[in-house]
Amino acid sequence: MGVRAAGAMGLSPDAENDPPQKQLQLVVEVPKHARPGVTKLAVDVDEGSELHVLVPAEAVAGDRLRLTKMPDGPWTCVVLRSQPLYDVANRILQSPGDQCKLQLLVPANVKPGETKLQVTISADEQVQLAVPNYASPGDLIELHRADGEPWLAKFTRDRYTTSQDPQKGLAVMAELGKTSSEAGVDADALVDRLFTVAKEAGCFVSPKIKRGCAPPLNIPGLVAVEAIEEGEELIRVPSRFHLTPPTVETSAPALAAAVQACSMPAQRRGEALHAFFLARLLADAQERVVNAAGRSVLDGKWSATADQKKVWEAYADALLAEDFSYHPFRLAACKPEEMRENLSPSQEAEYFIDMAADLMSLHETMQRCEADAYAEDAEALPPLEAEMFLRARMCAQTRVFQTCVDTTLVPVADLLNHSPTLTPGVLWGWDAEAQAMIITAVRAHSPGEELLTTYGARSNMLVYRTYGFTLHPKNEPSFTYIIRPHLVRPVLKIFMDNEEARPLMLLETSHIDDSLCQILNQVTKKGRDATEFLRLLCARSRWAYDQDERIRPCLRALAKAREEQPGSHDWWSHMEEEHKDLVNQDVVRVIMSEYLCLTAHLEAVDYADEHRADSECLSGCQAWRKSLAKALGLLKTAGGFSLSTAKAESPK
Ligand SMILES: C[S@@+](CC[C@H](N)C(=O)[O-])C[C@H]1O[C@@H](n2cnc3c(N)ncnc32)[C@H](O)[C@@H]1O
Repeated sequence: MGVRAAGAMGLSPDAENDPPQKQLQLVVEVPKHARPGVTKLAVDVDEGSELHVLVPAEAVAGDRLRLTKMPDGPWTCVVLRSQPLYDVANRILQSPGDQCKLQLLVPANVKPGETKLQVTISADEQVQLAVPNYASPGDLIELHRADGEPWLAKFTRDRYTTSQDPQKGLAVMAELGKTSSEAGVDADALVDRLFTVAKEAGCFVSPKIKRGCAPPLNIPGLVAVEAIEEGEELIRVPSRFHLTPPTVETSAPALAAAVQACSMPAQRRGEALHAFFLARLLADAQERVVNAAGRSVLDGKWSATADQKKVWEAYADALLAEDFSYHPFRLAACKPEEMRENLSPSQEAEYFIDMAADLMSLHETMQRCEADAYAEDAEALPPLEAEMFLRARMCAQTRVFQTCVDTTLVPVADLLNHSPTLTPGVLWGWDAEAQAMIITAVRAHSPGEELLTTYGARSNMLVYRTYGFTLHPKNEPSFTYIIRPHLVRPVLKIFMDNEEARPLMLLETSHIDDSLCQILNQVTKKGRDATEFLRLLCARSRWAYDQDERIRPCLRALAKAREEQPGSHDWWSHMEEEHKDLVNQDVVRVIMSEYLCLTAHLEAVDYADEHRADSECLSGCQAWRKSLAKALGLLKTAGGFSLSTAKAESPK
């Protein structure tokens, strides 16, 4: 079907001035919806006569076609480009043995609907391709030709499907904490009791602290009730009261043996055993606190010293109050679609939904392990509700420390909140000699002030994943993005072998993660350009964010901040008045953390290629950028790098 383009057509100045008998020349613009290689334009060339011009395959909307006719000669057509050609000669993968099939990727910096690619097939053959407006960076392009025919291009949009929602988890997750809240459990009183019991058992809890809320967080934590001096010890909890996978093994050896025999990765076994142990303590706590029943698993199938039993039980009682209503695992399980919509274009919702489903299946596995462990016992334990297991696992996720054991729950010490400014007033430390966890004030505190510690310098994306809160973006120490292989499938297909295992790649602006180091080395070993690979991964991943309506105000604000100061990422104070609320939303902070991580990586590869000055890159991650540039340089010159060889020299 032809498109009448008379409105866009005109006689060129040359044509107007030339004598009519000589050369006839017209210039016509390729209309917006024309399909290059398919659409025919009907062009009025003279009164009543029409020329039908096939829009050349290499043209794109906005290009102009110069149509020329010499007297007695045919019409010829030349494409006048509105965008320069983008040479993609070095990105071709020729299918072995097939001279008529080529594969390449839409490059990182193209403008779909505008950019044209020039593909060098051989020394004397080049093909030009227009990037259609539905394409995105990293899409696969297949070039194909039959004998003697011109090359045909196919742009493939890679689609993926999301995983099944955890239907079984929904109701249980929604019920978390319901029984204890309906029973009016008084969390403050239970924490006071935990302090008393812990002190009687040999822990130290300073009389200058109590559970309470204070600005700016205004959520339950630990506050000073009297003036505290710098250097004062506030809490000391000996390791015998810590709940770790090894303490659980000692306390519940039959269960630990059953878990050991179960086909689970080693890391998961410890995690599952730990959560199941706490879950049983929580189930007993619920009976005690809500139903005033005296049941205790520690008096029956499991064992503990009298002091341990008192502390662990008081600890479980105090943990009953939390309902995790804020936590993304629970939000994802209860309303997966809403979670997806809220977090889009981030893929984090899929992670949370998977985690919720995973918790449900881990609970089933653990039930089977427990049945195996105590199959010979005459007195069976009542089945452990999924609710208790989920609560226990989430307590572990949000409260564990790393002492000499990775996953350590420390009663009392885990009541400290994370400093929203990353300037802790108290710090915890593992005293290996005393085998105790010690919390000390690192500055003086006035009465009423909250004692805040640090959970580590992590990006909003990672803090949200683990704890379910975010920091104000001005206090975010670094940015994170996780590349999911299914979203960058064509890039992996071109740069790596198909059969290869496809791990997740963690991008971090505080350091180069081992997952990225490994994959960049693999790509280089295959003789491919690791810098271009990383550029394509990031451009493809960032594409969806650039197209997203909801975060557009944040991206506008970011652009404004960078106009004023190229290294700035201060999007939060450049927001238009009507969109200011976006800055306070956890999900927006997570999305922006990912966006900035991808931007920092795209800038770092340009910096490595000397296409961008350091002063034009995001500031605040300069040392990492230098390391990454060094790593990419080593891949080119030495064929590989390790995390230690990539360390940038510190500035003199
Ligand atoms: C180890 S607990 C801290 C004590 C807890 N607030 C309580 O009442 O028992 C960790 C949880 O506290 C909350 N939290 C800690 N620091 C926070 C912060 N800076 N902003 C918001 N929530 C925070 C989060 O819900 C997190 O999952």
